[in-house]
Amino acid sequence: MARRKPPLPRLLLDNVSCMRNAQQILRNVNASIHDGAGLVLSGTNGSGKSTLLRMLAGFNRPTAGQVLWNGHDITDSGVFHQYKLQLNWLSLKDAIKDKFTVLDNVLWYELLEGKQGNSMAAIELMGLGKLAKEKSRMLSMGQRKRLQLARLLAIDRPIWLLDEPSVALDVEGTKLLEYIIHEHRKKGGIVIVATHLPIAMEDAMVLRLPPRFPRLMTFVDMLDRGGPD
Ligand SMILES: Nc1ncnc2c1ncn2[C@@H]1O[C@H](COP(=O)(O)OP(=O)(O)OP(=O)(O)O)[C@@H](O)[C@H]1O
Repeated sequence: MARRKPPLPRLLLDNVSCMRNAQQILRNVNASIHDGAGLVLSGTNGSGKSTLLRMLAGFNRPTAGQVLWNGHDITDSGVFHQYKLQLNWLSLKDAIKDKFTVLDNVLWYELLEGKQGNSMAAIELMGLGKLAKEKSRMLSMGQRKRLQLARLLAIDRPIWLLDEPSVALDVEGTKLLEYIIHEHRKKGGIVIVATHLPIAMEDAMVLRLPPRFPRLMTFVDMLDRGGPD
């Protein structure tokens, strides 16, 4: 009897490396990510978590290796055109318009997405219901983060790429973040998080990036090794 092939991972990091200014930031990173999976990128400052996340978003190209979506290289322009519609990106830059109300800041994104009817429910779920009609400049840091998360929910795309999503959130906000991640994965969504802070994600893979590779041997290295090679 013919054996059934295992399903392709939705996303595959295939020996991904990255150089910046002649420095090796990432080296031979591999990961298979299936629907419903969670992946936590951890590592010290400067280890390349955001770089990898940006690569997954298609903002940076790998220097070597490839990121495959459904088996296709995301840097191919035809593929990227489709792939980018799958992504929800959240970073420390919140892209919130201060002069818009909280509701409009979510509604605007939802309308651009060609959707409707999700914004208010998302704002309420994130605990901002009473602030919906307020100008966004009134918001605290944690409330701004909640607004960003409300956008994720309203837009509702399958692949979430989250850079430090719990920064500025209080305990309840972090619990809400964990809840929406859990619910999204339950529906088959993928969540990839770069974080220093603990975020509870059941059965998530953890990719711990090593500290950055030194570019040149330092004077101290040379002394330790008894001189240059
Ligand atoms: N555009 C760029 N040009 C040159 N170097 C860059 C660029 N972007 C990032 N780097 C370098 O790449 C390294 C990895 O940066 P990155 O932001 O990915 O790290 P990180 O793990 O997210 O760090 P942190 O925990 O501090 O957020 C850093 O040393 C940074 O200086």
